[in-house]
Amino acid sequence: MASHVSSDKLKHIRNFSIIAHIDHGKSTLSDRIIQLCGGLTDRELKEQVLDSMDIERERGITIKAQSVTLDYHAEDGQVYQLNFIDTPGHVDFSYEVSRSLYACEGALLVVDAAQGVEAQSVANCYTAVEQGLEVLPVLNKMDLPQADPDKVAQEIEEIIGLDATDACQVSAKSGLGMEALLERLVRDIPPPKGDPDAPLQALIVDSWFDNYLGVVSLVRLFDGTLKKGEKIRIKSTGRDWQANEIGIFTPLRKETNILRAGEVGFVVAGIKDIQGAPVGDTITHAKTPNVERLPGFQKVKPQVYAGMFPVSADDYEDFRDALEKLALNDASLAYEPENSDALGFGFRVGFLGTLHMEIVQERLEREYDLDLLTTAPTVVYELAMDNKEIRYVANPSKLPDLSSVDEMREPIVRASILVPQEFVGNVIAECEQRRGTQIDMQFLGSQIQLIYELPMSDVVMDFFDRLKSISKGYASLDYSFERFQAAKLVRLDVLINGDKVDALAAIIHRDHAHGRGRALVEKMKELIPRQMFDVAIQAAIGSQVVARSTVKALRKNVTAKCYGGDVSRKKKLLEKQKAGKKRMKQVGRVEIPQDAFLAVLKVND
Ligand SMILES: Nc1nc2c(ncn2[C@@H]2O[C@H](COP(=O)(O)OP(=O)(O)OP(=O)(O)O)[C@@H](O)[C@H]2O)c(=O)[nH]1
Repeated sequence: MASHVSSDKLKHIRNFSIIAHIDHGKSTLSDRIIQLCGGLTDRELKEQVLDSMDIERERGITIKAQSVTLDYHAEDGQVYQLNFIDTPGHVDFSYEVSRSLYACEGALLVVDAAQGVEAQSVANCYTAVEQGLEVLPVLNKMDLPQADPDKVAQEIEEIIGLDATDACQVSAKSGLGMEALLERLVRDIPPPKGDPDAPLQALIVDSWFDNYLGVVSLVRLFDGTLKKGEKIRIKSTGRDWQANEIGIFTPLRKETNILRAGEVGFVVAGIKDIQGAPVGDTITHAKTPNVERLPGFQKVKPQVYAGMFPVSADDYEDFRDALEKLALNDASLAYEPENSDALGFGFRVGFLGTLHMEIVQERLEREYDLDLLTTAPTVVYELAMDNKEIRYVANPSKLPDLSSVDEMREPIVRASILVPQEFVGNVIAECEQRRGTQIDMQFLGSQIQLIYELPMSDVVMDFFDRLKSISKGYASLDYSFERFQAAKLVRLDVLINGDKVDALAAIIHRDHAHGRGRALVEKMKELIPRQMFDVAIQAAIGSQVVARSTVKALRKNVTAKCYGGDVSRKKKLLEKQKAGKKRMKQVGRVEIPQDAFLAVLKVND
């Protein structure tokens, strides 16, 4: 049995993660490994198991770290316990990667042999190497005719610095090369070290809330042995709990009642709130309170904030309850009440990035049946006040009177972009247009690595989508916060029929204010549906109006222009109108749709 490993069998444990860029085949490869180790029947394999949340499956991205314990019967006749810890692939969730890696001795670097190396995996690979992991390069999708293993192996060597001369060549889809890969894995990834008789020292790799069990924590034991019924202590809170359930994921949850040094598994201890078992924390026994804390993970800070408001004010309470429940499972989600003149009561919610924001909004709407309106996301600005106080503002409408502000500073990121040579001109132009400063440029095989410092506000919004579109999908991006830097920033207000709408305000660079103001009112003119009266849209900086346009009044019958003939078209139009209604908010006399609140994201000057 995988779980009944005695101390001398540490050498038969392999803890590993997979590092891969989105779409390079991590989920397919993990399913294939699970299948080869007998963890799944063919029928179960049809459903990709590791991406367990619906939204993950639909969007085809991995969000929550999960783990699976497998038995591998190797060619040497031995049975190895493979603990595979899944990691998310999107840049918004890179912090989850480092904590998963910390629990492992090795990682497979999966690269699509038809695509080549992408920036995100480079960064994650460096993290793995820094943490002392053995990284095995794996070239996937070898069944594709356009697979070019030699070129990609050379890229891995040049860009990442890993020897890839005899990298495993596999097809996760067809199963080609998979046995050889597993053999390499047990041969090259070292077994964990640890003493099952030493005091318990376990790392919380992940915690999530389960409606029936309460908090479930995924743990990696570095030392000691943990048995069912024992009293455990969470180091950061100093609180003691009884370990009621202990076991592994096969991938299904399976109780084993014991975990030993070197192993990975779960603990349920009646904890009701994920703050009670924070990720990165250390668990020990209540009787050994002096065990040292393992180096924890940084607390993740939200990078972007947006206001979220229920379309119907009656839903406020439900919305608050839903946020509370979501936050139980998502320690990176921060929120506080917000009151907008235009939109009423809602919350200002902090996210890791805009993808995280979309996912949260989607879950709130789908799982909690809420209709929500989201304002344009904004980064956090630092204000040095006249009285030497430092303030942080994540809501344009809360910007204090600028006469009391000594200096406004915006967050700057260091971005690493990998792009094939033919698109490098486009990418440089895009970075320059976004006030980027080039730090470095290097030729690495057939790709070029550009390092830029860029305003975070420009990167978190639509930069990634733009990069993809100007490089035919080839450019890849990784970024991290560098510092706050003084910038000439102003607040751009939007007035609808003369009234300032707080939820539409944005903080932008002064040099861009006029152009962006003009583009914004034009975009909003397209997005605000015609009403029974003229709607004037103005953009202003302070008392100065910088742009204006008007949505002309409408005649009454929206189907009139269908000439009576085409019934299905008429129906469609009415349905569209009905669907559009759902996400509208009455601001004064004017109905403003969700899209118009996000218009500022869609304009460049
Ligand atoms: N031809 C071919 N296609 C593959 C192979 N492995 C994966 N794919 C396909 O590549 C696409 C992406 O694969 P996934 O396994 O979902 O990728 P992923 O890296 O897990 O993506 P995230 O979950 O977003 O991180 C899917 O359409 C797979 O069917 C392979 O070996 N050969």
